[in-house]
Amino acid sequence: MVTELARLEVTDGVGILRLDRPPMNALDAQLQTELVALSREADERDDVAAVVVFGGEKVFAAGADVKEMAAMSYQEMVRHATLLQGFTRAIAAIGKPTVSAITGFALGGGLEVALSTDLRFAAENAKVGQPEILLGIIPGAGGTQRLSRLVGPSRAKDLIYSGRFVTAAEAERIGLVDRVVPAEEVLREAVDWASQFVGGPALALRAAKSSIDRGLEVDLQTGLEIERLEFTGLFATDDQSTGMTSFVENGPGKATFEGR
Ligand SMILES: CCCCCCCCCCCCC[C@H](O)CC(=O)SCCNC(=O)CCNC(=O)[C@H](O)C(C)(C)COP(=O)(O)OP(=O)(O)OC[C@H]1O[C@@H](n2cnc3c(N)ncnc32)[C@H](O)[C@@H]1OP(=O)(O)O
Repeated sequence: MVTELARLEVTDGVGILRLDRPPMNALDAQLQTELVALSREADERDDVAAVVVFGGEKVFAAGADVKEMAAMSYQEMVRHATLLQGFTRAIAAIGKPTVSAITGFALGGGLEVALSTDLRFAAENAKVGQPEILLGIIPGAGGTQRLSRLVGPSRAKDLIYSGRFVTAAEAERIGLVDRVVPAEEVLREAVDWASQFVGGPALALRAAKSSIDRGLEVDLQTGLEIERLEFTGLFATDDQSTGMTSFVENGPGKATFEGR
């Protein structure tokens, strides 16, 4: 698929999923569709061990394209309901470590994109929020579900009810972002984090992500069963034999894996 508003840039095993729709990376239907395709590509490519989502030096994403949505009727939005959460579901479904590098603003659908990655690193001057309520709507790309699971229902309600923007410092304090660094360093920080997984046990990383994410959606006993199945399944992989043989023969931390 030829993409115009986003691209996947792969360097040394790290895929940067770059949003590029100036001036604010407003998420219109085309950009959402491109994010779905690029997320699937990142998931399928053997030369991508981990993914960084990045909107550029100035802004991560200011949300869904309000100008596009303003003209939509109830019937039209219902017809696009599959696309509604499609782009964040696709990002969340990448079976590899993912991190968002947030600059400027991550608002509405933009924060929902960042909530779909495993971690979030923010520039010191970044501001994030779910201001949909100010438009007479609510988050529609997973924000009510992922934000409340991440920071707790009370904090999620505060942010979604008020629509207020949160500074990077407060976001880190409440667990909405994982690291805060100078703006000029946020992409490098995210790429460095992602690079640690290059040459790692890709199937074990995929299994870890699946167990944690799916476990959050079920009761404890079912989650333990998911873990059991993922754990035992890894004993059918070359990575497991590589990793354990290396430990026995060379000691800890010396294994080099196929990485796919
Ligand atoms: C026909 C098929 C349609 C199919 C659709 C598919 C279904 C839709 C699925 C969507 C699901 C997502 C659901 C999501 O939860 C909903 C949202 O995200 S709603 C939007 C939430 N975001 C916001 O409310 C933020 C709005 N923006 C601002 O508050 C400010 O712009 C800012 C980000 C704080 C920056 O302020 P400033 O620095 O002052 O800059 P400007 O305001 O002047 O902005 C510059 C320029 O960008 C335009 N712009 C900014 N944000 C958006 C936006 N979200 N959508 C569209 N355009 C935006 C702004 O209008 C300016 O444009 P200009 O005036 O220069 O032309």
